[in-house]
Amino acid sequence: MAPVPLSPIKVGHIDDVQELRKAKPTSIPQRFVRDMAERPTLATVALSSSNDIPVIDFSRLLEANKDEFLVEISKIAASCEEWGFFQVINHGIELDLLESMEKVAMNFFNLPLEEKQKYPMAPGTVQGYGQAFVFSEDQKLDWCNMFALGVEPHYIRNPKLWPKEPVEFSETLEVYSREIRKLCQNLLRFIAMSIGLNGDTFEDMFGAAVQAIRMNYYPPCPRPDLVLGLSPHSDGSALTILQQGKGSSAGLQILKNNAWVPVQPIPNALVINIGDTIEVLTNGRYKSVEHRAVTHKERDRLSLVTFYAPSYEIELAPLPELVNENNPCKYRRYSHGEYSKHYVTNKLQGKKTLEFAKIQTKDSS
Ligand SMILES: O=C(O)CCC(=O)C(=O)O
Ligand SMILES: [Fe+2]
Repeated sequence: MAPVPLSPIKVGHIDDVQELRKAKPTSIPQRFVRDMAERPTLATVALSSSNDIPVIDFSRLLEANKDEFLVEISKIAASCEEWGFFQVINHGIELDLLESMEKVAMNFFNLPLEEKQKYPMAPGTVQGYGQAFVFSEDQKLDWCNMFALGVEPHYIRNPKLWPKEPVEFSETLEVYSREIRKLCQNLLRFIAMSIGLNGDTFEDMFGAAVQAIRMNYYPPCPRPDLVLGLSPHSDGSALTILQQGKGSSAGLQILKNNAWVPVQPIPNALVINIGDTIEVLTNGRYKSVEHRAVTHKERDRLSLVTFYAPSYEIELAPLPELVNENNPCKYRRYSHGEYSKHYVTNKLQGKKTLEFAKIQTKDSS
């Protein structure tokens, strides 16, 4: 996943958020307090069902009659164009498996700090336990503990970071990752079809696709109005699949028409979002939408996030089918490895990372 940067990075002291929480501070350490403009404000869209991200019934894509299939495919097209996000119900992954994965992840986060620190995320890298995307001593921190691992292909794994405890962790992650991978591949097929491409387009192109997982644990925060759980960003992946812990409060928010829209958790559903890679390949028709996480005063929250992306050597550029006179090419050619390196060596800052690939035109935004 993360190439180790050449120059040493000074990130200063990073408090472990669960330990902070245990100490019950009366005020939030300054490094977590966001500047005014970044604080979660009340300027989120009013909670009404018309503002909920679309819901796709996956079972209708697999076994439905043709009409149902086409309705669902057109819902995917509309979601990817207008939201960059959708939730999937009836996705076919055993609920027991989702629960087991949630349990082992939570058991990991509940281990004593010394145990978790046996798997440290080195500054400037993104695998292991700690805070990713911190590159300087004055950078604001997220109210979150992360544990991230490269999963596929095998050579991206760092076996020293796969925890011995909980004992079921590795086996559960293996089974979970296989099932999530199949779902990613199916979804990419339907996403390709929804934009008028051959269903195999992405799989044929991606080679031995890269798959990684990041588990984000957000303890309750005494001042959720001052901090962010996770800084605004778009994902560098092709597709992201996010599982929220059972009974999760709304924590994920997506930026739509300049307002933060909360994603209302649906029990047993998975949240899917388009990553930067699909935005580039579709020449911007399907968007990787900026999102962030906020915290809650009394409730904690867990998210299990799988990133699925092309093999590093794969060259990416807008597909010729999606470039024409009315839609001139908006992104340059680059390899996914170059983009991945760029992504993991920069702090999360909205959609800025994708500027790497943008061709600057007079009217590009
Ligand atoms: O926790 C969440 O809901 C957001 C996680 C996320 O966006 C990420 O890990 O990339
Ligand atoms: Fe994300």
